[in-house]
Amino acid sequence: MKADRLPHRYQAFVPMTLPDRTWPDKTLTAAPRWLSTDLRDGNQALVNPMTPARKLAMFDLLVDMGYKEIEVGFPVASQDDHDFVRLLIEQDRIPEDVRISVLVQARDELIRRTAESLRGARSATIHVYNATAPLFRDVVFGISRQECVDLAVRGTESMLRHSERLLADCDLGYQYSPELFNETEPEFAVEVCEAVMDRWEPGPGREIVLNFPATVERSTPNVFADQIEWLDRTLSRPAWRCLSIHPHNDRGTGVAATELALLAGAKRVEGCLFGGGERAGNVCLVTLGLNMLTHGVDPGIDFSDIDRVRRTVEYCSELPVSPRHPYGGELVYTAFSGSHQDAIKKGFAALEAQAAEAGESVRDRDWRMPYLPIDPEDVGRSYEAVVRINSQSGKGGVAYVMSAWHGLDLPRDLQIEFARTVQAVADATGAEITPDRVGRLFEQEYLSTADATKPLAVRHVPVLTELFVDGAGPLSADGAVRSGELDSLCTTLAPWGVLVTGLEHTGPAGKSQDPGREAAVYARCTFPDGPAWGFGRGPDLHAAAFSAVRAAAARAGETSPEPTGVPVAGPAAAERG
Ligand SMILES: CC(=O)SCCNC(=O)CCNC(=O)[C@H](O)C(C)(C)COP(=O)(O)OP(=O)(O)OC[C@H]1O[C@@H](n2cnc3c(N)ncnc32)[C@H](O)[C@@H]1OP(=O)(O)O
Ligand SMILES: CC(C)C(=O)C(=O)O
Repeated sequence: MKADRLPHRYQAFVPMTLPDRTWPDKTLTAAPRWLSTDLRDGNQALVNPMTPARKLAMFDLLVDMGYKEIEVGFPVASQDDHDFVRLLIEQDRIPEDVRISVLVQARDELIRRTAESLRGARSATIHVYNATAPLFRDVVFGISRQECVDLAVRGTESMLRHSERLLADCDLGYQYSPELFNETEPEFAVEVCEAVMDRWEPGPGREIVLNFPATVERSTPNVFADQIEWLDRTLSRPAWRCLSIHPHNDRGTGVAATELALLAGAKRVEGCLFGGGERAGNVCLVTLGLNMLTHGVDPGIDFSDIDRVRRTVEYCSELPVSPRHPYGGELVYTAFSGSHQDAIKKGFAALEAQAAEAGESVRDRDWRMPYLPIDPEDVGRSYEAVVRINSQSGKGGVAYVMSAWHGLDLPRDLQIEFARTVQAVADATGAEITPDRVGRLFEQEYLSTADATKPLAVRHVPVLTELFVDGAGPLSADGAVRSGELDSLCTTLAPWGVLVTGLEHTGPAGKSQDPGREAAVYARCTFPDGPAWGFGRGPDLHAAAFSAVRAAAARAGETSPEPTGVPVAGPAAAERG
């Protein structure tokens, strides 16, 4: 097909006119009523409809998350759907504060069997639908407008008749959906709904849920919002009808359409976790709920273990959730690119500093974090995978991994240098460099493998110009505590052939070193051919510093078989001796 011919096959959606719309000036301040239709719209769209075990796993998840309205199936569609409804009722698996609902077409015999399937339920909603859009009236049903109204009214009458006989003890709710509402002439949708309400007679203690589906999403979200605002203004009995929406995602704007429709007056939303459902799915309840949370609005749903939600949805639907899915995808809290990593690392540092200053925990502080709209820990994800390393990464990311995974806070110059090594490996392999590998690369590059008890054998005397103690920052000559440490270090290192000179305050004054911890030291030494960094560990500062100097010398190609300096052994050996 030639691209220039394609537009002629499609017509622009003709929106309704609502020049005095008010929804654009509103904000969302409270969560709507939620209904999960994972077990109905979600299930009916699967290659393999859920087995009873999978349905139960989904039902339990939805209950645990706090959904209070759950559409559990289309009981007359299949024996499995019917049996599942019976199982929930007979095994008393429905918590008292949860209302199940079941869908059925506006067909008398099917409604009778649906009512039967609910026998013994404490509370339940029967949801009747028929398509109202012109295309469906003309092509699918071959009926006039009046016949379409009559179909909806007859469905409502069937529902009344059968439920009075079969479900006298049930706290029974009624929901009606003009299927394809968004493609229906608005005045006609209202005409059908008014006729249904006339028959159901909503009033105190007798609500009707009028559910308006964007069965196939056809327009931009603002058009749907206009439709909903107009409906809300026009439909009678506002106190006794709940204006519900059931958006699909055919244009990929289901979430936006829902949010605007909520501004426009919708009070209830039907959708599926991670956007399951027919075609491109129903609107995603996870995205909607967490969008609210990140604006400070309590969604009333527990998303604190998002991985359980994702795993259960994947198990039940046998479909993968995209790694990029908002809030729940495997990669959505992960930055690979250098500038993002740098900003996140600084963001965490700032948050920790603010928390320390206020004497609070980080989790008590407002979340203000570059590139991360939500704290991963709020949905049960850890910080470890926030930064991952590949060829797009930079020093900030490498430093983050060294700190988060290996507990090493590299000095800035060393971060820059080491990031080049990591970058070279990433370029050569074209693949991700795992945190383990980053750690091994660091040790291979900067840690001395020489026996710490052996003498430092170098061609030229190393001049130690920078020394950072891990966890304590730069060792400087300008602080009272530091100068004592420095003097003692000079005293120790000088006889071992290390010239300590010009050690300056090169960064913010560090904390005191954790006394119980093995010392880890970064040393920068100057040799005739240039400077080199080394890293050393040891039982104390002196041993670690000596080891770091040794590593720097090795990296500078300064090691020689014969020692030219005075020393014959390092501090570690001296201590033992
Ligand atoms: C947008 C949605 O998601 S709606 C939910 C869709 N879900 C499903 O369809 C799954 C459950 N449905 C089914 O399994 C089947 O349709 C059954 C078992 C309920 C009924 O099966 P059957 O009667 O054998 O077949 P079928 O679905 O083809 O029936 C279509 C008939 O119902 C009519 N019909 C379709 N929808 C409705 C409706 N909402 N109200 C009244 N009649 C309807 C059609 O016009 C058609 O009538 P015709 O046979 O006179 O042309
Ligand atoms: C039956 C209705 C609510 C539906 O699923 C739809 O129109 O998408």
